[in-house]
Amino acid sequence: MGQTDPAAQWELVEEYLDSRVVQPDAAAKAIVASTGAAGLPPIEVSAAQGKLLMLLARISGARRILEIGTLGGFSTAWLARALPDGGELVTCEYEPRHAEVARANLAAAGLLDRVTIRIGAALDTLPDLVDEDPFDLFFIDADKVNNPAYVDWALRLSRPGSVIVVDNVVRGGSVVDPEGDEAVQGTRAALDILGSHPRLEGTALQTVGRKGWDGFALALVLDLPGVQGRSGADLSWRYEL
Ligand SMILES: C[S@@+](CC[C@H](N)C(=O)[O-])C[C@H]1O[C@@H](n2cnc3c(N)ncnc32)[C@H](O)[C@@H]1O
Repeated sequence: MGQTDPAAQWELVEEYLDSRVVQPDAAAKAIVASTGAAGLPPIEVSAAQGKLLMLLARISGARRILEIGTLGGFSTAWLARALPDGGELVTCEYEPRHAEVARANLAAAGLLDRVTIRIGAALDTLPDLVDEDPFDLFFIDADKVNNPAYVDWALRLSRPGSVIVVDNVVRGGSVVDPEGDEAVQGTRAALDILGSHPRLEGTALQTVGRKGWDGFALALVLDLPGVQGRSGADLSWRYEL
């Protein structure tokens, strides 16, 4: 082997796994390339994470997906690919320029027909979704300081059985620092909700790769004892803040 630098080894392993298992196709690679060419920062999920999101959506049978944090639409595309006919994905993005790049990328990938990009601060646009059908899967990957509010919104917009994924929860290990920056504080508060809310069963995993040491959290929305499931327009089971 002769390889001693852990970060270099993580990257080699990511390349190996991509080539053997993940196998991102030309459309996925094109989104990363055009996002970089447009000058957006290279902060999209890895191909392996993107494919994990696609598989989670398929495994859970998601028909409606909500993403917070679009960037150039890389994770959006992985998730949108998992949708069955008639499925929908709503993605929230603050930067109009990012939304424009994502729209072009999704159109080129033939996925724009099932995606709605909502431009603006997510905390301003999420309330517009309360009268829509619940979402089956949530991917939270925007400004980390607002992660606890995004988890709360996911609960409000969910149904029993919905899946919530929160990205970047390890942050190079800084998540253990109680005095960490506002992104760490937001992440810690979100993890506390995932670990303690009576309607959530959660876990969190550390990951390494080309982009270093990070991780993601995953939670399942539970039914509350004594609360009946949804029937027609009755949304009374919905979690209230
Ligand atoms: C890490 S990037 C998203 C990466 C994307 N999920 C992917 O993997 O391809 C975070 C995105 O969230 C957006 N963002 C930041 N603050 C936001 C907010 N308050 N509301 C909505 N989007 C926001 C940023 O502009 C950026 O495009």
